[in-house]
Amino acid sequence: MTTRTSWADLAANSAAENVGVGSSSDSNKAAGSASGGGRPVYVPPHLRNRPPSADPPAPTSTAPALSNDRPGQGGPRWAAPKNDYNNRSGYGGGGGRPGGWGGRSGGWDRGRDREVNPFGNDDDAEQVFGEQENTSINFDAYEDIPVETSGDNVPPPVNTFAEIDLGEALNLNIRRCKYVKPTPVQRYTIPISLAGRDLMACAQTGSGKTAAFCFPIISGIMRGPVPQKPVRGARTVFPLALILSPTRELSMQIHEEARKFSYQTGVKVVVAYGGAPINQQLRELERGVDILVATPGRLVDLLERARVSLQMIRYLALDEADRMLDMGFEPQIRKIVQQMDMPPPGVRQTMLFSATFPREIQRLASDFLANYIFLAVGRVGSSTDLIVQRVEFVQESDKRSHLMDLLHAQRANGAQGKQALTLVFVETKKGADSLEHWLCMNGFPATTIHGDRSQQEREQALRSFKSGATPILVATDVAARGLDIPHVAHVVNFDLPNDIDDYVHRIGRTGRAGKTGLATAFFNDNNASLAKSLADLMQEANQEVPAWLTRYAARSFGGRNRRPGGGGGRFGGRDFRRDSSFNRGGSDYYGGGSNAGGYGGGYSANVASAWD
Ligand SMILES: Nc1ncnc2c1ncn2[C@@H]1O[C@H](COP(=O)(O)OP(=O)(O)OP(=O)(O)O)[C@@H](O)[C@H]1O
Repeated sequence: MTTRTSWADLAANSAAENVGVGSSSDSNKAAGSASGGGRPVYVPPHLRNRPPSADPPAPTSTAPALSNDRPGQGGPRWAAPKNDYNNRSGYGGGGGRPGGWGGRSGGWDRGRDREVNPFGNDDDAEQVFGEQENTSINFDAYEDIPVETSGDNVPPPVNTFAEIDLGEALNLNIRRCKYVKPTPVQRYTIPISLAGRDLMACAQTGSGKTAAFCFPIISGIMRGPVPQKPVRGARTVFPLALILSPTRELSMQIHEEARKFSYQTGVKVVVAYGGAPINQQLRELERGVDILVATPGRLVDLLERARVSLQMIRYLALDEADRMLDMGFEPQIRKIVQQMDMPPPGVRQTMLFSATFPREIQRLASDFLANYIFLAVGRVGSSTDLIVQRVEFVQESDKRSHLMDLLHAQRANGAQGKQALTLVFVETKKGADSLEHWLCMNGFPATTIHGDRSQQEREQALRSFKSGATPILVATDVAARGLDIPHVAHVVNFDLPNDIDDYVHRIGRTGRAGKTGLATAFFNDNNASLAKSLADLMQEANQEVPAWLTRYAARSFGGRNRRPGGGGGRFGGRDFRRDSSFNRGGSDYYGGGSNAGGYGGGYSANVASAWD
C-alpha cells in the first residue's frame, strides 16, 4: 500500500528524531552530576536561603545586576496600593524593599525544609552553562510563524531573555533549563505580563506557554514586597499566584516546571489535585506557598475547608483556558474566580493560555480580564509543518487490524526494531481498556490512561510510557491537553474526537518544541461532521488532504465544528473583539460592560512574523 510505505518512512524519521527516551531529564541529570552525591545535606539555619555553591552568595542574588524597575515596566498593579482593597489585604506595606529585587532571594526560608534541587543534584550551575543550548530544539521551525496582537498599547516583543529583567536567580534557572532564547509566544507574552497587563494568549501546542506564564509570575513575586499575612484562621494559607489547569497530570507537570524555574528564588510552588491524599497536600501547603498550581475540584475543596484563601492573589493563570471555561468546568471556575475572596480583575493580573480559543469561550473569558491584550501565535502545524497529518478511511470493524499494521511497520522501521512512543486516542474508557488488552495480547506492550483508573494507576501508566517500558499509551481525552512527553513520535486518532479543537490538542502531543511528529487519524462515516473542519485545518497546515475527505467536506455543513471566528485563518483563535457585532456596541456580550473599558477607542491589531 503506497500510503503505508510513505507513512513508514515518516514514522521512521519521526522516530529517529525522537530516539533516546527520557533523554531530556537524563541530560539534566548528567549536567548536574558533577556536584555529586544525592544525600541530603544539613544546612544550618544561618546558611539557609543561600545559593548552594561553596562560594559566598553572589551579590546579584540580593541586589539587582540588571535593575529594570522602570516605571510602567514591571510595575504590577498591586505594587502600589491604589484602593482600599490593597490596603485591606495588607501586602502593600509589607517588609520588602520598594523597587529592586529586595523581595526575596535564595532558597526558601520556611523553617526546617531545605529546597530540593529539581534539576537532580545539579548544584553547580557553571557545569550547566558549559552545556550550552538545548540542541534538540529546532528554533528555525518557528522562523516564519505568524503573530497577531490586539488591544491597547501592546508592549513590544523581545528577542532574547537578556533583554528582560527577570531577576538573576530566575535567569540562572532558565540557563539550567538550557533555554537559550525565548520561543515566539514567550517573546511576546513576557513583556506584556511584566508590564502588568492582562492577556489572552492563543499559541500552538508545544510552543512553550508554560514558561510564558511562569516566568513573569515568579519574577513578579521575587520583585514584589514580602506580603503580610492577613489575620485569619491560623491554618489558612494565602498564595500570591494561582495557576489552574484541567487535569491532574497537567497540574503535576506545571508544578514540576515551575519548581525548576523558581529554584533558589525564594518562591515556593505547591500543587493540589484530586485523587491524591489531601492531608499530604495540606501539610505541604502549611509549609508555605507562593504559587499554587491546582485542579479546580481540589481547590474548591481547600477553599471550602478554609485552608486556602485567595485574598492575596496577584496573579491568576488559566492554562488550557478554553477547556476550563467550557460547560464542564465553568461553574467551578466562576466560583473560584468570582465568588470567593479573590481580588477582582484590574487588581489581580490575569493570563489565559491555550492553543485554541473559540469565540464564545473568549466572550466568557473576557469577564475575568481587564483591558487585556489578545495574542495569537501560529496554529498547530501551521507553516512549520512540524506535524505531518494523515487521514485514512478505516471502517470501525477494521480499525484494530489497521492499527496493528501501522505498529508493525513502525516497529520494523524503528531504531533497532524498537517501538517509537505512540499515543493512541480512543473515545471511551471502556474502549481504552479493551484496546490496551488486545494490544498486549498481540505482542505490543501497552498501557492506558483514563478517568476510571486510580490516580496511582494513571501516574504509573505515564511513567511507564515515558520510559518506553510500554511504548504504546491508549488514552481518552484526559491526555489530550498540555502533557509534554518527550519523544512521542506518533499520535493515532483511533477514534476521532467530535470537536476539531480536541483534535488540535491531541495531535499536539507530538511535534513539540520545534521537533517533527506524525499524526494519523482513522476516519469513517461516523466522523462526517468533522470532515469540513478537518479538511480546512489540514489545508491551512499545508497537509495533503485526500480527495475523498474533500468530497465529505463539501457534503457536510459541519455544524458545531465550523466554529465561527475560532479558526481565524492561520491562528488557533482570533480576537473576538474584532467582530463587527462587538464593535457595534457589544452589549450582548457584556451584561454590565464593566470589563469593556479600555479597548473601545484605542483598540488596535497588529500582525507580524515572530522574529521581526
Ligand atoms: N525557550 C525555550 N527554549 C527551549 N525549549 C523550550 C523553551 N520554552 C519551552 N521549551 C520546551 O518546550 C516544550 C513545550 O513547552 P510547553 O509544554 O510549555 O508547551 P505548551 O505551549 O504549553 O504546549 P501545550 O499547548 O501542548 O500545552 C517543553 O519541553 C519545554 O521545556
